[in-house]
Amino acid sequence: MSSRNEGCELDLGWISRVVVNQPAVLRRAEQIQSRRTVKKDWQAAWLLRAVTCIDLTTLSGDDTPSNVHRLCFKAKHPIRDDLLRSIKMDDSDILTGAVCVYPARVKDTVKALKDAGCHIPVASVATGFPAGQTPLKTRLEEVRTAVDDGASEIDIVINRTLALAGRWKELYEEIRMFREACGEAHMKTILGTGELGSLTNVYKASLVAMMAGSDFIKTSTGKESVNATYPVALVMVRAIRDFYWKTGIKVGFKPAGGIRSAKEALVWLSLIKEELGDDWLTPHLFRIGASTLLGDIERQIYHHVTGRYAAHHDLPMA
Ligand SMILES: O=C[C@H](O)COP(=O)(O)O
Repeated sequence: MSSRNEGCELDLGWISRVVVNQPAVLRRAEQIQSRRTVKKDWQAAWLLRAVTCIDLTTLSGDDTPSNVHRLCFKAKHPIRDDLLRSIKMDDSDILTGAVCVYPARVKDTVKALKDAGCHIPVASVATGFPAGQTPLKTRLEEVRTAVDDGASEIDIVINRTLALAGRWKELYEEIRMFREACGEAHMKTILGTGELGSLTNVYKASLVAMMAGSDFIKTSTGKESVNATYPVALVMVRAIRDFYWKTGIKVGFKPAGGIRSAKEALVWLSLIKEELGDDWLTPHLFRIGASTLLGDIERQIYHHVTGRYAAHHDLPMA
């Protein structure tokens, strides 16, 4: 991860001046999706880059130590060794960006990765994920517990009630408290954009989260009915760009929720490249939160290497 965002004073004047040109954002989102994608070796290289940016996630009620263990194995071996050998990438130490779990599974995840001799960061969701509707004291305690248990990245979720009511100062103060509770752990702030009502609110919430010291801003929990969309992403990455121009601080971006195909991963990478530039195309500043995307990427790499699509038994861990 890049150096921490210490945050800055809340600038309510900047927030009140925000206006988003929705038709222009929708047009640009359409254009990005309809681009011809990269092909052949370039595609394989981009897909491997996408793998290194995945926060490999399990956030289910039936998560157990054994499925977390399996996920950690996959994070350490995201693509079959022989496939990597075929494209001469077996020495490249391809790992996922992080493993992301509920707070109750952090200890299992830390242990599984440690036993595997692997330094992939453990990310924990917190603050009453996904709704963020538990008392502030409980939400803060949850952050501290996840950090004590070994999480080095905390995905906090904002209080949408404050954002919808335009109570930006209270939102800023809450996020600052979460930032403090994170200690040395990096903080990703989930906006729950599908529940923010407008693109203008998405931009404003992005600014507040960055001013309050978020190291990343993240679109969604994956549990809202609308999760990571390209128009929302454009608004968020432009807020990141404007914040960087004004403060010199680079904040990362994490789309999450419903990103399942290798093709979508390529669109996300090109959106970042075009809007923020190559500096952001690393796991330090870009992550994709996804539970099933890796399987499709591995299938595409298999197809690239062998010329045919994999049967289920070819990639049983996908
Ligand atoms: O933060 C990550 C998301 O919860 C993953 O969502 P997904 O299961 O739709 O990939």
